[in-house]
Amino acid sequence: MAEHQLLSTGIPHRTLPETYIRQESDRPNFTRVIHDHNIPIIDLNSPTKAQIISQIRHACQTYGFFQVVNHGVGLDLVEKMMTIGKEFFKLPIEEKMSLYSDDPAKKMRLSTSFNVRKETVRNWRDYLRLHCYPLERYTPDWPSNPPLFRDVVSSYCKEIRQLGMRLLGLISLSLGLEEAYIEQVLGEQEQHMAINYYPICPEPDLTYGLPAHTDPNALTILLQDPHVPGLQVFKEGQWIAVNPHPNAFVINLGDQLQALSNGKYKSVWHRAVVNSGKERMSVASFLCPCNTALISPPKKLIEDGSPAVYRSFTYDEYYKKFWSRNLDQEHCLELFKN
Ligand SMILES: O=C(O)CCC(=O)C(=O)O
Ligand SMILES: [Fe+2]
Repeated sequence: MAEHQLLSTGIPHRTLPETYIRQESDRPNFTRVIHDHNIPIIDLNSPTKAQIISQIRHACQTYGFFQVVNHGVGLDLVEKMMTIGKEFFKLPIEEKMSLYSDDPAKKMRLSTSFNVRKETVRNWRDYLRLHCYPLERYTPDWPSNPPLFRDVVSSYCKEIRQLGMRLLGLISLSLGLEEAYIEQVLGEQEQHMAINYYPICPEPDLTYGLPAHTDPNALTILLQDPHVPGLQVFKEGQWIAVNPHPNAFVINLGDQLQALSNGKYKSVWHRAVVNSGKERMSVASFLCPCNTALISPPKKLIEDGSPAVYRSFTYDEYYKKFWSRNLDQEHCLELFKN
């Protein structure tokens, strides 16, 4: 029954239910995680654009992840977004259940784990997933509680979109392409949001909030809980904790930018772990190509004789393939290799 599926019932969990327990070979292994290595922090107010572009190029080539500060999104708005998200998950369970669905095709839904229709082991996460562009089409279906939810989240989405477009321009330039190139190829981009809520977990070493995955979209702008770490990225065989940095967003390239850069930039594996002391929230904003966008490498990136690494595909084809699988399988892009 669906009401037993959400974790954010308001009642603390004293034991980890069996359906969440991972096999021993597939656990977070906290002692092996690197904590004192920080992924790049890029100041978008740096004096020269050339400096920003070169930092982005370096971060995309070596990490696939970076953080941005002085990003132009209002800091008070960011705080309001966090607060309203937390308030949402504190609503009574009956009210939340009216929004519950495990159908990935829905454009607004509250769900749990990742894809309960496909997976055998659950993840310690509830999430509210919203389509956010164009806003007027979707906001009428968004939660009407907390009362300011639609206002705050709409304003947040608008500012995030501006930041996203700016970053896509900088990423284009960093690949030696025209500033508008990526935006033009991706067409009228969709924007989705996942407000991820990870309750206190009784046995965090046995499970994940989200297991290792790559994001299927183009670019992800993640707002981490400022006080509770949980995001980790995979680099050279090791998991690195991305400790929350004040007033920063975490940016990661999704599978579409890996394909569009002909594999020069990577859509990197990442995961969210949970803990037994504090609940955690994150807000992921996903920029997604329009469904009909044709993803194939720019001429400029293959004219030096580099072969096209992936066959051309539409985003619609890719996205369907991604959701037809479980999260922690092989990189979905592998299925599109030439
Ligand atoms: O909660 C996090 O830090 C990561 C979230 C994430 O990777 C996602 O929503 O795709
Ligand atoms: Fe992700």
